[in-house]
Amino acid sequence: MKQFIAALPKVELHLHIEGTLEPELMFALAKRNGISLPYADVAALATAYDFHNLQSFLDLYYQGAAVLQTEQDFFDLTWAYLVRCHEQHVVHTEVFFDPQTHLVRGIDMGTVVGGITAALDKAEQQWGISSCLILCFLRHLSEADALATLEAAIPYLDKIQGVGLDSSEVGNPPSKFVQVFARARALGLKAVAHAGEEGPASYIWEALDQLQVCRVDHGVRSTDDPRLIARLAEEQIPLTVCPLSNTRLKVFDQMADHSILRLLDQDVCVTVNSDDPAYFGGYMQENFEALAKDLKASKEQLRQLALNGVQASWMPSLRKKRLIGEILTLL
Ligand SMILES: Nc1ncnc2[nH]cnc12
Ligand SMILES: [Zn+2]
Repeated sequence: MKQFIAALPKVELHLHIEGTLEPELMFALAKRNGISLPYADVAALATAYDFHNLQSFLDLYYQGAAVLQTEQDFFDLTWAYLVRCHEQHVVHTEVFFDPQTHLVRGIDMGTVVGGITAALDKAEQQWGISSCLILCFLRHLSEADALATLEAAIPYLDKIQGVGLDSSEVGNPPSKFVQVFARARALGLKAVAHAGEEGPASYIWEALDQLQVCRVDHGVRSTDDPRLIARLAEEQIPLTVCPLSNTRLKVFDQMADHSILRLLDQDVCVTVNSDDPAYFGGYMQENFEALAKDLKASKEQLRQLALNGVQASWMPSLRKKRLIGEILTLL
């Protein structure tokens, strides 16, 4: 099964680049930038990765991101992730970044976007890994802050394909960001949003109807609402599901309880993604392997999840068609 998963061409649609910061790189960048971390060493940091919900993770994630200062830091971070993509046969990735985390520390948009996209471009040239970049708004901050962030990104819109919405979900519904998403769409950007990770199914309806997203990130709480499931299936609105993230953040107590295969059975276009792999114990390969091991997913089901990833992506349709053909030959 491991070999079958390794051979599957995989597409990643839900990946926070700041969430790929491995402990070793965090320490190396802290040293390079003269920053002291509140942990003695890599082992001490790793023991702190014991989360009980989304917020307990986010507190550490924002603290870790503070070691990222220069364009070279953003390049090194992104490159390390792309090496993993190459090793795991991830052929296309749509990468989130959280500019507000960096702007507030006095780092400018050009430094962040420049470093990330230099690495994305190099991976495309060197290995043919294609990519998109998605600017996420932090939902615990105001809509005015999100609007200012979008304005700061305007000089870089040739490098950014979409906007997203992340951070602390409960109490920060999609409806809080209607204006900034309307502005982003008017600028020609695609829209996605985290909804129904910890928040209720009603947030998924809001993301669809008020933000007009073309995909929902997580969306696993959709199972609370049969009408919503029917709509997701009918309109083939993709959910970017993150199995290891959901168990690490206690959205599900254990992988055996995860709803991804039930959603697949109901014809929802569910996809597999790693979210914040440095914090949650695995990249794409490990997420697929967890479904095989703990949910007893069959090769046919894993192949369908990989096909859904291609279908749900923003890659050009000719590339989609070729990849779908390639995946269909595997079985
Ligand atoms: N899983 C997640 N949910 C919300 N915001 C995030 N930011 C990084 N990872 C996230
Ligand atoms: Zn996420």
